[in-house]
Amino acid sequence: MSFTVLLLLVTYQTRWVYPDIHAYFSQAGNLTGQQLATRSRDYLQESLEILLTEPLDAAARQRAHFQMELAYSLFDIGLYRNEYTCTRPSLSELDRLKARLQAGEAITPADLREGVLGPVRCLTEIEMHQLDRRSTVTAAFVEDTRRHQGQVLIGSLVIFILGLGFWWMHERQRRHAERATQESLEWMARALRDPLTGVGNRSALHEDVLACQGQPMGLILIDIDFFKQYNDSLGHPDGDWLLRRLALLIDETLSGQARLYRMGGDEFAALLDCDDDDVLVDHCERLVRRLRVAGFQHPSHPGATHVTFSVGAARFIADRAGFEAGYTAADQALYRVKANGRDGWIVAETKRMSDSSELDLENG
Ligand SMILES: Nc1nc2c(ncn2[C@@H]2O[C@H](COP(=O)(O)OP(=O)(O)OP(=O)(O)O)[C@@H](O)[C@H]2O)c(=O)[nH]1
Repeated sequence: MSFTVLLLLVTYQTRWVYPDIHAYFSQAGNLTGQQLATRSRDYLQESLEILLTEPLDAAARQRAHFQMELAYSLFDIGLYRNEYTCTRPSLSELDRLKARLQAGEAITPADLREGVLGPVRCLTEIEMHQLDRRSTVTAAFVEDTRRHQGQVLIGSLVIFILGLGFWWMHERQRRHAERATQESLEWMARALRDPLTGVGNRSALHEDVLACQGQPMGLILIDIDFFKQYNDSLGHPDGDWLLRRLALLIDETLSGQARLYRMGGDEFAALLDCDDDDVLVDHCERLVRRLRVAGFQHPSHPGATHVTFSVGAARFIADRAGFEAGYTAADQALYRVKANGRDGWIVAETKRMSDSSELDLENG
């Protein structure tokens, strides 16, 4: 839009202003203005000087006649004849005086008055009028130029304001879009987080698995034992606190090698790149042991004084079917740990397992 206005302004300037400038300068440099009259008058004055100051011999007559011829030829133009009524009689007077000079007749003061001063007066009138006309053209030109300058200034101002307006609208739009993008990103991030513990939720787990398409992965499911009893004896706020502490403990134990999710209730899941069962075994073992070392008190645990985990794990290939199979295998492993008395782990594929009694023994 700004460019269109600018283009119109330039077109206006070249189409309408340029001819004005052209007209002015062509008028100023026009020989048919006042300049021919001035020169003609000069020649007439020179001839008058010859006639008045020199003895009027044949040579002086000849020179005076020559000056008059020159004056005549510059005086005798259409513009002067058509526009100034004094031109034709003056030319006739000049003609008459030239003839008398050529014929060698005596030149009287009356002849000079009629034949030279009359035309000089006429030429002066023409000069004055032409100069006036030139002043008028100049004044009009100056006025036009001032008007055009004003228009250009206003046009530039309009373009500037329009540009400013467009920039402001564009900036507002950009900020709006940026804010909307930011909000939707935040919303998406929130939709993938568990608000209580801050770790990912079940949807995040699904997304992360699909993002690793075709890779060998490991899934560890971790379920708190007798959490209902924990809540019942200490209250839900303490239960929430325990969930947050356990999320931290699991994360620290896996030391950045796995991503952690809360599947809901008291169950967590850890996802890691893994093509070796031994890695899973190592992680499961460390999780159960670390929780024992932490020794969170569980006043209503039927088999221990502290909080315990049941852990099931399996390896799978990261695609939709592979994940379903891996999840089912890990869940079944977890169920078996529960059935075996809890506080232990099983890695599904290898069927390796540590039952609670063995771990208890290891811990003394
Ligand atoms: N404090 C708290 N409790 C929760 C939350 N979500 C689920 N629970 C409780 O977790 C408990 C899970 O109970 P169960 O599924 O029976 O599991 P459990 O008591 O650990 O029993 P086992 O898994 O068989 O050892 C229920 O009492 C739920 O109310 C939560 O966000 N905060």
